[in-house]
Amino acid sequence: MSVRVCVSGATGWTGRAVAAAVIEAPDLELVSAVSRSAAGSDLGAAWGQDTIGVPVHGRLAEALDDVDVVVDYTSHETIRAHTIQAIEHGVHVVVGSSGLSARDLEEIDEVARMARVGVFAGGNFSLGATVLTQAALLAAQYLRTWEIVDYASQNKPDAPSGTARELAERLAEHGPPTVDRPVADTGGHVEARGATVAGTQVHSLRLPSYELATEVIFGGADERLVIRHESGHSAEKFVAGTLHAIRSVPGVIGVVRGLDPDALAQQA
Ligand SMILES: NC(=O)C1=CN([C@@H]2O[C@H](COP(=O)(O)OP(=O)(O)OC[C@H]3O[C@@H](n4cnc5c(N)ncnc54)[C@H](O)[C@@H]3O)[C@@H](O)[C@H]2O)C=CC1
Ligand SMILES: O=C(O)C1=N[C@H](C(=O)O)C[C@H](O)C1
Repeated sequence: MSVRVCVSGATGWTGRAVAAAVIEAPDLELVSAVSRSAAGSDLGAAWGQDTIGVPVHGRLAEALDDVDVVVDYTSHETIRAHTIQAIEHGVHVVVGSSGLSARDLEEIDEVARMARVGVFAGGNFSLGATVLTQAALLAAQYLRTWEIVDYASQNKPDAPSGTARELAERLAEHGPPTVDRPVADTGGHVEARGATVAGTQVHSLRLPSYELATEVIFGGADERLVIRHESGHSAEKFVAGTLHAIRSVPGVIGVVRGLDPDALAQQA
């Protein structure tokens, strides 16, 4: 039996690519979509193409009937409320949108376990970013000092990126980085040292020409290790990881965070 999917944010940059891939996948069925600007129309028509029989709703709550999994690529402002709404409706959730903190995910985990629903949250569903996280987790076992630089376009509305936030929070699994001079003891403008996310300093740059790049720099004695992921301008790189999450999440109860690179490499 196919997994019945709703894509929220289906006329956006990432949601459109994901919805198109769901339509193509033989084991998945796109049963509804959410887009405020195209509410009331058919998704194919909303994309400027032939109709495809997928209704577009203006609000997620209207789109959840007969859905197994909702995939959300809307915004940091709505992701928390959308996730809770879906869980309360008994629908599994793939969280693509950035903006949820580790604390948010702990709270969501509690609600999801009560409802016996799965939530698959990925700060970045691309293969390269998944490998970045794995490489950084390995490095953190040996090099105990690190900071993160998060580069994105000047239009990205949130900071830090979901990619940088998840990386900082995953690195916290190895304990906080060692710090010689506490950030709070910095003279001058202490904000210049960035935001502290789960014990890691994160520096977010927002400049024209970037899509997204994430760099984690480990400092050792008289050496540095720099691990950097660079994103191009198409949303295709997020599709395989998102489809993997859609297929996995019905077998999950509570929150699962981040992709397994081996599972993703097999799918890519
Ligand atoms: N986890 C990952 O791998 C990735 C995460 N993202 C995240 O996904 C989110 C969306 O990113 P993009 O696709 O670049 O954005 P986008 O702006 O191109 O698309 C978002 C769409 O959602 C719609 N939307 C916003 N709020 C809504 C609401 N309350 N109800 C219904 N529709 C709503 C917007 O109108 C827009 O059509 C961002 O938070 C971004 O950081 C983006 C790419 C990859
Ligand atoms: O806002 C975006 O566009 C993106 N956001 C993601 C994030 O916050 O990490 C990932 C991405 O490459 C695009």
